[in-house]
Amino acid sequence: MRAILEAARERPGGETRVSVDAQSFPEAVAETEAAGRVPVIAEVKPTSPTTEGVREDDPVELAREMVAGGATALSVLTEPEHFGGSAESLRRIREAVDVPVLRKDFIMNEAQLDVVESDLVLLIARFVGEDLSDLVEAARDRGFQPLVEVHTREELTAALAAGADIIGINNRDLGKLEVDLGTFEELAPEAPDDVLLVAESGVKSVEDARRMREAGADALLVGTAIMDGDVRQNTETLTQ
Ligand SMILES: O=P(O)(O)OC[C@@H](O)[C@@H](O)c1c[nH]c2ccccc12
Repeated sequence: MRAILEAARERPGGETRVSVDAQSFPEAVAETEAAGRVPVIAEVKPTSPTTEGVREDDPVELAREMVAGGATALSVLTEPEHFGGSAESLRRIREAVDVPVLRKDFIMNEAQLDVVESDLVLLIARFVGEDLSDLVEAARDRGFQPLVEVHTREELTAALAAGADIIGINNRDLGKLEVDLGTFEELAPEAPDDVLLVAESGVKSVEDARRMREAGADALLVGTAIMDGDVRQNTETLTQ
């Protein structure tokens, strides 16, 4: 994790400030609910420190399959060194699909928001620390919908204090990389009802999805279980 953060701190930002016309994620979630399906953010993750191998398929093709399988939104890793991502694949994917797209990266400063346009942008409470409020505001000023990721009660409190209204509770401890679905179950009741809650990481089966929904997840963020095998079929199974 230290290597990932060191690389993230060094990565340059954009030269000019972006201004995005974002597609509403809360509306997309409401539409999926109205259709009687489970809102899933499917993640295009060519590789990660906890996965074996790299998927070499065209990321745009994978993204299209996820949308065809019923994904409400997509998450696209743009971290190049450890997750095989790029700003360019996000740009191409966002052009090719009509669902909201989340930029998944380790953003540490305001200029890094200006690298590429997306509908949602991930801000990880653990890593941005005291800058969280400023980054939430800087993201909104550019038109992004910030998704603030938390893993502990303290981080959840900080996210709420920063005015976050879309909060992802990560079941994976980014320090130890261990996954425990109990994390979402423990923290979800602490969030007010008007916050849109996303259960992140470790959802592998329909049972896991049900468990997270019962605990109050408005949406699920799923990477590995979708990327492993037939992407469209996997998305269909988890969104049913
Ligand atoms: O592959 P999984 O267990 O379904 O997890 C997806 C997503 O939650 C995970 O990739 C993730 C959550 N937070 C992150 C922060 C950075 C990189 C990756 C992540």
